[in-house]
Amino acid sequence: MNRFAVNVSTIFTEVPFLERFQKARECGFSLVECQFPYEYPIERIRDELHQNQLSIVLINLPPGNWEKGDRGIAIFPDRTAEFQRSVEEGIRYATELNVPYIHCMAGVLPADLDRQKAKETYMRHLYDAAKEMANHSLTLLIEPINPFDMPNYFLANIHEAVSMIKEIGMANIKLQYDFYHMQRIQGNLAATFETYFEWIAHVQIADVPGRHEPGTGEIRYEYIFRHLEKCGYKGTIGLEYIPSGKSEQSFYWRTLYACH
Ligand SMILES: O=C(O)[C@@H](O)C(=O)CO
Ligand SMILES: [Mg+2]
Repeated sequence: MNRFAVNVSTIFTEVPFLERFQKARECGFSLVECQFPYEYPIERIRDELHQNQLSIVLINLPPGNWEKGDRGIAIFPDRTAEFQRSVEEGIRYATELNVPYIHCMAGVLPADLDRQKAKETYMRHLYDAAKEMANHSLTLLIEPINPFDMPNYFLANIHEAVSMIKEIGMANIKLQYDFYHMQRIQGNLAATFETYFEWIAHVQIADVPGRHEPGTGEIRYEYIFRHLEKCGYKGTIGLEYIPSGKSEQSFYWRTLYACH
């Protein structure tokens, strides 16, 4: 079974966004994921999905003002109304496009915001968002992101992520386990995946360094793919990488590792 989902925000960037769906199909994929679809009308994306017989498995919530440095707004006590609007917008796109997973970015912790206060706000916002999403059978994901690419990003520790999920106690909050970030944060990839397996709903991959396709760096993906099988992982695997060359030519690792 083909469980790989092309991230159309990082792959096929040679062509305009709406043309990337056709490229995914031409390269043999039936699943895609996307970071931020919000600049594009739902109808246009739905047409592309339909015409190319694709399903979209994941989107992110609107992250605030990316150009001004926002990387999510869930930790900010004074941005609750804006966060609620982002949840509504995320749910609108997800329900209209049949997307099961929504990733909620936490935000970058500013020097003048107390970490404990940010954590309480984040957990309250996650609870509210998950409650709303449960009404639409949606799952909310949180993902540790490495501090080299995103300095001071609030969530950079998987143990803390899992303990927050447990404490919030909503069954539809899960982990997005991004092997690229996890390698840069701490390594110990296979054991950590196994330890937190029951909390993981979605996986993403890229190699280190460079965040390119598997086989270009230090992560032994042949082993990782076998490990996912061994653990009984049945979810999808998002290809959230930046191709080292042309996108179409970046899928050779599938033949190499015999994973289709
Ligand atoms: O790993 C990442 O960076 C993402 O999954 C994401 O969606 C935020 O950029
Ligand atoms: Mg990721």
